[in-house]
Parts: sequence; structure tokens; C-alpha cells
Amino acid sequence: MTTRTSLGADGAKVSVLRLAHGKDLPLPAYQSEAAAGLDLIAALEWDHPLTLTPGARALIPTGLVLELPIGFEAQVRPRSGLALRHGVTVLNSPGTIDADYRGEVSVLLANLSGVPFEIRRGERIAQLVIAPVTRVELVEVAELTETERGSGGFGSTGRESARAEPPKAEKPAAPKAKKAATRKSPPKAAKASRSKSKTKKATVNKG
Ligand SMILES: O=c1ccn([C@H]2C[C@H](O)[C@@H](COP(=O)(O)OP(=O)(O)OP(=O)(O)O)O2)c(=O)[nH]1
Repeated sequence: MTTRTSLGADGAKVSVLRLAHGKDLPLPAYQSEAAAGLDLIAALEWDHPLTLTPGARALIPTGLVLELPIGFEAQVRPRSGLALRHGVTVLNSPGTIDADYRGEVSVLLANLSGVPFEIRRGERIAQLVIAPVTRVELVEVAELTETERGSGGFGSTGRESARAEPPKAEKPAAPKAKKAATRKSPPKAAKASRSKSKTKKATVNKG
């Protein structure tokens, strides 16, 4: 199958078709020199803004059809500003635009805030990141190689980072605590007064 679009290291071209309801809107654009995402624009009717009530979701048209090269996808991702300030995000993030899709790119927005959010035509509502795709052939086998992780997942490694001690300023007795931090193991008295979880933290720090 041939495609008119191609992506190369030094700049890429992707064919885009503007549908009638998106004709007067600007094409998605990168907002800075090295931005990864092209901002997607709401192609709603001028006189019909859409209000997302708290907890609601809606499919917003962009007025665009893409022809991605085979081996690439486009990901529809939230704009962090909308998410932070208004709790508005892409519900299926990242939305996947397949290379063989020839329908309108749409954005599934959800309002996770407690107040209504109005979307008007021309507003930048999400971003589109073009990315290479690796397709594989699944080969069924009877057993798999062993690993240290094994089947552990979903939080099996815990929540704590390697840093065990609070910042020095937070320590009640700074000089004493400093000395203790250089020891291989805490003095017995201190060890006894520590809670179980603190002892665990110290162990992590040493490793
Ligand atoms: O945020 C999105 C996600 C998808 N699509 C379009 C492009 C994509 O190629 C097509 C199908 O998407 P997906 O495969 O995620 O949906 P599905 O629910 O699995 O539907 P299908 O059975 O059509 O694949 O819908 C969008 O326009 N926006």
C-alpha cells in the first residue's frame, strides 16, 4: 500500500484534509521550536459552544482528516494547562489515531472539575503527537524466561524513594543526626526508639 505522506529525520510531511466545518480554522501548529505536540483546535459551530458539565464527556470535532504514513500513529493527549486549571482532560488519553484511519480526528474531552467548562470554536483543546509504532508478531510459547520481578506488579516495589531522611533543616537535633547519618547503622538507642517504617527507610538509604 502506498502513502503520499512520509516522515524523515529532517522534517516530515503528513497529508491533512480540512473538512468543510474546519475550513476557516488554522491548521494545528507546534507552539514552540521544539514542542512535541501540535495543538488541536475545536471545530465546533461558532454559535454553538459546548458546555461540559462536571463529570461529563464529549467528542469534539477538529475538522481534520489525516493520512499518516504506515508505521506511525498520532496520539491525542491532554493540554496540561487545561487539566491543571480546569480539570479538563482527554478521557482516553492518549487517544490513538491509526495510520489507516480516514475519519475525522476527534477529541474525547472530560471535565473532572466541579464546575462547568465551556468550549468554543477555535479553542486549542488537546495536542497531537506523531509517534512511530512497533508492530510485532506474537509467538505463543509454553514457558517464558525467569526475571527478578517475576509476576510482581501494581505497586509491588512499594512507594518510597531511596531518600530515607528528611531534609537536614527538619531534623530536631541537627549535629547529632548528622553524625548518625554517617554511621553504617544507627546507634542502638536510636534504633529502639524508631518506628518500624523509619527503620525500613534507613535500610533503603544504605542500599
Ligand atoms: O481520541 C481518539 C481516538 C480515536 N480516534 C479515531 C482514530 C482511530 O483510528 C479510530 C479508532 O480508535 P480506537 O482504535 O482507539 O477505537 P476503538 O474503540 O478500538 O474502535 P475501532 O473498533 O474502530 O478500532 O478512532 C479519534 O479520532 N480520536
